[in-house]
Amino acid sequence: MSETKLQADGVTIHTEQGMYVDPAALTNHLPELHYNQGELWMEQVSIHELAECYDTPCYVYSQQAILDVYQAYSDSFAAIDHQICYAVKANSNLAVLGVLATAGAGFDIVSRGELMRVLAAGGQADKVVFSGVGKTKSDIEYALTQGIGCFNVESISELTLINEVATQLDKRAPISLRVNPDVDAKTHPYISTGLKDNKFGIAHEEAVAVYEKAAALSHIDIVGIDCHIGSQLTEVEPFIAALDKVIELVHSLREKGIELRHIDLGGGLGVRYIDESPVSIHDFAQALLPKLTELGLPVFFEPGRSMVANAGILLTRVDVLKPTAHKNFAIVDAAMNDLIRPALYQAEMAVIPMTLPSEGIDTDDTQPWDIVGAICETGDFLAKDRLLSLATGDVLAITGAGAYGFTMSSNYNSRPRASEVMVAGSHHQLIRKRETTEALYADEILWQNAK
Ligand SMILES: Cc1ncc(COP(=O)(O)O)c(C=O)c1O
Ligand SMILES: N[C@@H](CCCC[NH3+])C(=O)O
Repeated sequence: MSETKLQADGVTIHTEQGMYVDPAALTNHLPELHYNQGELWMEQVSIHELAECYDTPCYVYSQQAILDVYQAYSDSFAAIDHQICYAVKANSNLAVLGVLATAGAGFDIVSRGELMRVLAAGGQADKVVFSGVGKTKSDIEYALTQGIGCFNVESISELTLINEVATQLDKRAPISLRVNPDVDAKTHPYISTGLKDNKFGIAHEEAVAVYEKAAALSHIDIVGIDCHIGSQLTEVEPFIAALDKVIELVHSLREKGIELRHIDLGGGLGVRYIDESPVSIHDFAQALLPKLTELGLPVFFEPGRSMVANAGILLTRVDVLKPTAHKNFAIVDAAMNDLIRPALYQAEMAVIPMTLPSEGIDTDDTQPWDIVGAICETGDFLAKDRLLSLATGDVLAITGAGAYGFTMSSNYNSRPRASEVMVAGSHHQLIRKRETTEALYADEILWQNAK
């Protein structure tokens, strides 16, 4: 073992050269991903076989891993009336939505497009909550026409617009107010949503007055209260602080004669990407249940990341190895357009090989590599300073890629988006074809006036 070893926590070894992520130790924490005689498998399918069959870059998801998390939420909150509304933005592939719809999930959406996906996948509109700060007239019309379960309203102007559209359609609009409780979620500033500096929700101190306004509107039905304070929360305390503020409002509203039918605590539960230790779903529930039981109202949750992140991997192939005097670059066929989380949030995601070294871990056999894409941006990296033993043509798996992976991908540098595959037991199936390059410009129109 290298003398430069600084510390080890079971999954990672930090050295002066970089970080070694022990693939076998990491996969012990990942559902449905494991090494079988040194080869990486998901459920009962060899990842090597998938890379051969579908090529790279390719997202692969385990159906069982998704269902297990859904079941963990259901079991953990079984003592109370609850509804899991999966946050579609985390992974909106129709196959993923279909698996969750069949399991009984509701959905949290932020656009007309997400609602169309939910309905196309067999979800029920009345189990859908509609979040988002900028709902348009057309979003609202479509949602009301489809029989949406609840609008999570984020401003007075949105409330007024929903009432106007409902009046025109001669319908009543079910609404909650999304309250901004001004609670620090202790997460990356770009994904914190419950502070008063953030654009989201209606300030806690203004909420009762806005509810009174809503109660006076002709075509609004007040059904609940909502808050969502941020994403990738690893501790339970911010959730409790937000819940306390929501409960306080429920009581204030009761005193004003406004009775709610549910509370919605949003999503935000974090996951382990490498060595984080987020509170488990079970412990999260145990911490909230006493207060929720006492309150006695049905509770909605909007988990996104915790439902799908660790059900997915991104497979990518090493195209070019470029060692330099200062740094080693491994240029792979996935890039920031496929997975933007490292570039956008400096997120650290694990990169593991298809095959374990037969001699076991020895960081002396490895080199520090920056795993980068071929895009013309210095910020185009997937991981930095990772101790790996690499050869051109190797396939690597980036774990934790099931959430905010494909859904945040783009065509930057005219790169077609990756394919997506679902695994269930020994079965695997393409659930989204790799985009063709022609499709990228098929809707563009040549300028006729060009001289
Ligand atoms: C309103 C709302 N609900 C739910 C979620 C899902 O959050 P997460 O993926 O962290 O569970 C988000 C995203 O942060 C959101 O903005
Ligand atoms: N896109 C973010 C999460 C944003 C949550 C959306 N409200 C991520 O990849 O971590």
